[in-house]
Amino acid sequence: MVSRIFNPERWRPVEGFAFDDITYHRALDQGTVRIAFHRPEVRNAFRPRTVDELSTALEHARSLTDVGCVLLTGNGPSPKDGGWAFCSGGDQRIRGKDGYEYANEGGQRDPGCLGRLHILEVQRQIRFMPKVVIAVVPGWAAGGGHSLHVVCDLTIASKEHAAFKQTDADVASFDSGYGSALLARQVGQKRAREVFFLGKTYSADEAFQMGMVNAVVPHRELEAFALDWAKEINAKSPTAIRMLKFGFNLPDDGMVGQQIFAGEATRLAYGTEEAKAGRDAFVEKCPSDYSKFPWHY
Ligand SMILES: CC(C)(COP(=O)(O)OP(=O)(O)OC[C@H]1O[C@@H](n2cnc3c(N)ncnc32)[C@H](O)[C@@H]1OP(=O)(O)O)[C@@H](O)C(=O)NCCC(=O)NCCSC(=O)CCC(=O)c1ccccc1C(=O)O
Repeated sequence: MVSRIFNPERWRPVEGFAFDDITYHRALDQGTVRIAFHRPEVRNAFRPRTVDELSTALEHARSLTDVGCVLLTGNGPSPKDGGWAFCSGGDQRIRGKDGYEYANEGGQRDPGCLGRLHILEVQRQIRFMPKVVIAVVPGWAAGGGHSLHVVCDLTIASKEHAAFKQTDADVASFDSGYGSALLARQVGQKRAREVFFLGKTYSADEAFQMGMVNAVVPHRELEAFALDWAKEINAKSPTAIRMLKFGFNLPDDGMVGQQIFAGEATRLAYGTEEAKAGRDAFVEKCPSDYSKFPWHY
């Protein structure tokens, strides 16, 4: 079983991958993929291998030109106690002095190589992905798992089981990047500081009221609802969605945000006659002549 609320009639596995810690599916009727944490017995905590697999699947999804939406979720329930989770962050059992260790995976550790914190690279993959990433939260979003939902474009939460808790300060970790600063953009400075400084648990309804969840849905309908939203998004203009996402990101991403937005603008400009004239003049070794192109206003 993938997950109790996963409908196998709507998905097929994406071929070519042998993942242990995640599952990766493609919807049968639309351009949407589903990537799910698959460690329900530890509330879908991630270890380095989990992050490697997540990163591989996200890169693959990024390069699928007929896919507009990525659903990021957690499989469940736990076979041990029936609990549900989106993700509970880094696996604390294998945290070392300088990051998360590739424990029990064989081989020698390169002494020059630090432990891994590459979930932050995954955050950037989600942030810079030119498509919409939806966090589909069937249970706990805690610690680094909370940060992942924050960095996703949208969050849909199970009414009965979703719970949001930022435990970073309890375990002496701190996401002082997107996990906190972007959260403050979403819910306001005072609420974001409360989330991190007190580490309280918030229900799906409370998270919705705060502005960090877009929709609260009955648990058994969660994935179907997410697919409905994805289908609506997939019917829109891919260019418009891409430019909107990068435009939303821009003010908070500094010069990298500007670079990404401007890069896409450059790509669009390359399609104009004006750009073609400039390129052709160089290739044909003649002076460029832009006289027929207006100074638009
Ligand atoms: C999520 C809980 C609140 C759920 O509580 P509950 O339902 O009562 O379940 P439990 O009985 O506690 O858990 C069941 C079972 O799962 C194990 N488990 C749960 N979470 C983890 C985990 N993170 N690591 C390892 N194991 C976990 C738990 O031990 C139980 O196992 P048994 O063998 O059955 O006893 C609650 O579980 C909880 O609070 N979990 C810990 C949440 C947490 O503190 N996560 C780590 C936060 S720090 C982090 O994620 C750093 C990584 C990171 O992303 C990062 C790195 C660098 C900069 C920034 C960041 C960033 O935060 O983004």
